[in-house]
Amino acid sequence: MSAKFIEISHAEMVFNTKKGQFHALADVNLTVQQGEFITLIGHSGCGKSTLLNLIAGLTTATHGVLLCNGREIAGPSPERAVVFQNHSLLPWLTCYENIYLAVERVFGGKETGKQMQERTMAALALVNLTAAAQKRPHEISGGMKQRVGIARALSMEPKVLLMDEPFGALDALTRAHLQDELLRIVAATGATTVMVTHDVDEAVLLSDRIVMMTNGPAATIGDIVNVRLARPRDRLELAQDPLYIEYRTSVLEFLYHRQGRPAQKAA
Ligand SMILES: Nc1ncnc2c1ncn2[C@@H]1O[C@H](COP(=O)(O)OP(=O)(O)OP(=O)(O)O)[C@@H](O)[C@H]1O
Repeated sequence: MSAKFIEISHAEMVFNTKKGQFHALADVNLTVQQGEFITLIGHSGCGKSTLLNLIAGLTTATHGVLLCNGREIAGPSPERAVVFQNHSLLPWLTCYENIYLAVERVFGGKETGKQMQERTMAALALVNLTAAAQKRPHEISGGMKQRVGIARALSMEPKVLLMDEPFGALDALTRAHLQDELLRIVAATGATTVMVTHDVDEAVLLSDRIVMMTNGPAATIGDIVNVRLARPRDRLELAQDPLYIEYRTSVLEFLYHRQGRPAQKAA
């Protein structure tokens, strides 16, 4: 974990709305190292998704520069795969076909059909869904759908995995299970990951660094917690670990004392 991989310098985002300009992000500076796991946390509406979308290249910063692997981020790219809270699978395709479509988009013309089939099956195996390959989204649970979404993102061999509250719509047990699975997958693939979350325990469990954002408008990075917990991490052991409790308290202290709760929506 050494090379700078994502470099965000003085990023600013101003939206044009019917009521005039809305200054969502101001002077965001962040460098993410290759293989690092970053979570973005902050109160609802502060600008986490806006920042993630800038890294994804889905929107362009009004000021500042964003680089990935030394090149300016000028639009979406398979090197930066995104997983949203809503799995966004195509309902008429099987799990296998949903992933194959992504594989074909990235590797079509460069690899044989057999190689692409193998990639698709490998991605399904990575999320333990080989048995569900021929099922359609309506035939599987919410957690399984989210795993297919993650498999689809990983199947493109992205350099960066971007996730916007990927487990937000799931029940607590499924969520815990998928967090453990994500820990395993990230360890296996070494993907650089940036994930938006509202969940303090999820942030501490998964992250190398927790990037805590101030409340908007003109939100920016308020502070960063370096999570120096050894990997692999075990949620049950960590629950008793004084360092884990310290990190958790730091994030809660930032969110509820230093930033307070915004009047309308809360994290
Ligand atoms: N396209 C847009 N046009 C105008 N305003 C926008 C647009 N997208 C986001 N905003 C505003 O920018 C601010 C940040 O929104 P964003 O969705 O990034 O917050 P968030 O921290 O991800 O919120 P949540 O945790 O609720 O998902 C909000 O006030 C939102 O209303």
